Amino acid sequence: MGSLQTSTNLSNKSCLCVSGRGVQGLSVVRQVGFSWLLQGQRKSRKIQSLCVRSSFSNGGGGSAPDEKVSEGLLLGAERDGSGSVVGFQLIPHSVAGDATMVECHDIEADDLSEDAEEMEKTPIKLTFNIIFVTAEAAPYSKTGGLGDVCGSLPMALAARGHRVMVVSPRYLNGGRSDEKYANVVDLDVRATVHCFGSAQEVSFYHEYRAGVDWVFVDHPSYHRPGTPYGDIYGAFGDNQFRFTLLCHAACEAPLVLPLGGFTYGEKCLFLANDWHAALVPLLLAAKYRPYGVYKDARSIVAIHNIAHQGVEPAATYKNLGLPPEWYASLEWIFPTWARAHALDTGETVNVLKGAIAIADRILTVSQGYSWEITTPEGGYGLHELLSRRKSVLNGITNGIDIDDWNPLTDEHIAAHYSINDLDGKVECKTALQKELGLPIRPDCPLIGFIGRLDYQKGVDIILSAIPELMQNDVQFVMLGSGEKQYEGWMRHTENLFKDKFRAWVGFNVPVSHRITAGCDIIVMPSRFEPCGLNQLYAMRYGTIPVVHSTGGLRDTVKDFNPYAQEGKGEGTGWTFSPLSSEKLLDTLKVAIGTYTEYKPSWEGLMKRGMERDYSWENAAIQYEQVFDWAFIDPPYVR
Ligand SMILES: Nc1ncnc2c1ncn2[C@@H]1O[C@H](COP(=O)(O)OP(=O)(O)O[C@H]2O[C@H](CO)[C@@H](O)[C@H](O)[C@H]2O)[C@@H](O)[C@H]1O
Repeated sequence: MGSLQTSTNLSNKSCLCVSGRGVQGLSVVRQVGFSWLLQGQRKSRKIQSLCVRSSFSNGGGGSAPDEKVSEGLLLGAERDGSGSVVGFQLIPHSVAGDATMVECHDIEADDLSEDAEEMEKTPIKLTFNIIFVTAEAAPYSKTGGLGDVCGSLPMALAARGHRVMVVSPRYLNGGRSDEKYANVVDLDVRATVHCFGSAQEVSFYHEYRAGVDWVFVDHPSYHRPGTPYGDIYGAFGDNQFRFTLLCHAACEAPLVLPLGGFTYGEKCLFLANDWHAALVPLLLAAKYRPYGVYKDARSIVAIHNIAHQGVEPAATYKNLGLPPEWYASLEWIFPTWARAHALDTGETVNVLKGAIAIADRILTVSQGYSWEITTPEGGYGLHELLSRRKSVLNGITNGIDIDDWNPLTDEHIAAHYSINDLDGKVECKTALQKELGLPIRPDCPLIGFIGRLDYQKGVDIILSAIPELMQNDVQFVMLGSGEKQYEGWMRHTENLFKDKFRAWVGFNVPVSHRITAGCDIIVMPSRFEPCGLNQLYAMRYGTIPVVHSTGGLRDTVKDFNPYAQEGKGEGTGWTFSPLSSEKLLDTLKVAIGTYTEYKPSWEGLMKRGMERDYSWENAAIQYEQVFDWAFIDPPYVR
C-alpha cells in the first residue's frame, strides 16, 4: 500500500509536468479550477493558446511520451455574457479539429520559454468535479459517522477549489427532521431508472450551501417513518432497491443536472461511500462505458465500515440493472459453515465486493484500518480481494467539522471554553450532571460513552465492566441506541446505580455535544473502528479518550507518558489491548487515578488533545493526492 504524501506541490509535480510545449499527463481539468490555477499569472492570450497533451485520445490519463502536442487536447475558452473568459474545457482530439470550437493562437517561442519558467516555479493544482454518493450526509441525514464525514469533507474539498456535488436520498419521515430539507428546491428534472423489473421515476432536489451542490434524489421509497435504514421493526426489507435507485440516479446527476448553469459532465470523479453507493463503480464500467459515456470518469470506493457489504440472495442480481455478464464481479459464495440450512447454496451477490473489484481506487478512513481489512480478522471475507488490490488501497484519517464541534462556540453546551481558559468545562460538567439528575459533583470523574449499541462498539465489554466500575467513586453516562438487549440493559443498570449511572437511550445530537463537553473521560472499547469520530470530538473538547487499540483509534490516540518531554509528559489518552473488560477496567483505573491525583498531568493531557489540528484540511490534501493518482492511471475497467 502506498503511503500518502501530503505535499501538494510534490504531488502536483509528480503527476503534472508543465513545459512550454503544454501540460503533460493532464487527466482532467475542471473549468473553473483551471482558471483559478492561472489566476493573475498569465495573460489571457497565452491561456487561450495552451495546448494540452494528454492520453485521453487513447483512453486513459497515463503519459504517452511519443505523442505529439498537435495530436493532443486543447483548452477551449468559455466566456460569460460580457465576453470574459470564465474557464476552460478540454476538447477531445476528435472535436479539436473543429476550428469554430477552439481558440488557438500563435505563440512566439520566447513567450513559451518565459511561460515555461514561470509555470515551473508556480505550484499547480488540479481541481476536480467530485460526486459524493452516500446514504447519509449531515445535517440532512445522520445516523452515525458516515453522515458526519459526507456532511463535512465535501465542504473542505469545495473550499480548496473543487466542484463538489453530494448525492443522497431525500428522506422524509413525517417528523421534525423533515425540516432539514426546508431550503432544498425541486430542480424539475426527472430520470427514469430501469431496475427491479420496472421503470422507476426519480426526481432531483437541490441546495447550494457552503460551496457544495447538495443533491437529493426523491422517490416514494424514501418517504416513510424511521431512520434512513429501518424502523422499530428492523431494517427495511427493500433497502437493496432503495440504494440501487440512489446509485443509478447518482450516475445520471452529473449528466442531467444543470447546476449553476452547467452540468458537471462526464469527466468527474465518483466517491462511492460504503455499500449503499457501491453499485456506482459497477454502473460506470458496465452500463455507461460500453456506450462511450464516462470514459474519462474515475471511481473511488470509500470504506467506512466493511462489516456491512450489501449482501443479498443471488436471485436479486437481475434487479440491479447490470448486464448479465457482470454477475461474476458481484458473486459471493458463503462458506458451508455460514449457510442457513442444508439446501442453502450460499450463493449471493455482494455489491461492496463488486466495487472493491472494479473501482479505480479504494479508500478507508484511517491507515490502520486500511491494513486491518487486508487481514482475515478485519476483512470480513474480503481480505484476499483487498490484498490483491493493495496497490490502490489507501487510508486517510477523517477530519471533523471544527465549526460544529468547537467548545468556544458550541450552541449546545452550557458554557464555552478553550485551551487558554478551561473554566467553562467544569460548568459543562455540572450542567450535564444536573440535566441528567446525577449528584452535582465537579470533583467526581465523569465517564461517557456515545455510539451505536452494537457488537462493533464493544457495548458488551462495558456491560461486563460496569458492576466493578460502579464500586469506585465515579459517574458514568451512556448515550446510544441500537440493539434492544443493550437498551434494556442500560435502563436496568440506571435503576441499579441511581447515583452513578445514567442511560440516555436514543439518538440526540445536542446531548452528544453536552456529554462530549461535560465528561472527563470518553470510553470507546470498539472491537474494530475504521476511524472513530467521538475520540476526535472528545480530544477537541479536552475530554480524555480511553480506547481499544484498534484501527483509527490506535492511529489517533497517543498514549499518555508522564515521563516524556523531560517530565512534561506526552500523549492524549490511553489505548488498551487486548479487548477485555479486565483490561478496560485496569486502564480506566489508571485514568481515574491520574484525574484525581495528578491534576497538572491531567491538564497537560487535555491541552495536548485540544491543541491538535482536527480540521479536514490535512485529510483533504491527502484526498487530492489520491484523486491525482486515480486520474494518472487509465480507468481500471475500460
Ligand atoms: N445516540 C447517539 N446520539 C447522537 N449522536 C450519536 C449517537 N450515536 C452515535 N452518534 C454520533 O454518530 C457519530 C458516530 O461516528 P463514529 O465514527 O464513532 O461511528 P460509526 O460507526 O457510525 O461510523 C463509521 O464511519 C465513520 C466515518 O468514517 C468512522 O469514523 C467509524 O469508525 C465507522 O464505524 C458521531 O458523530 C457520534 O457522536
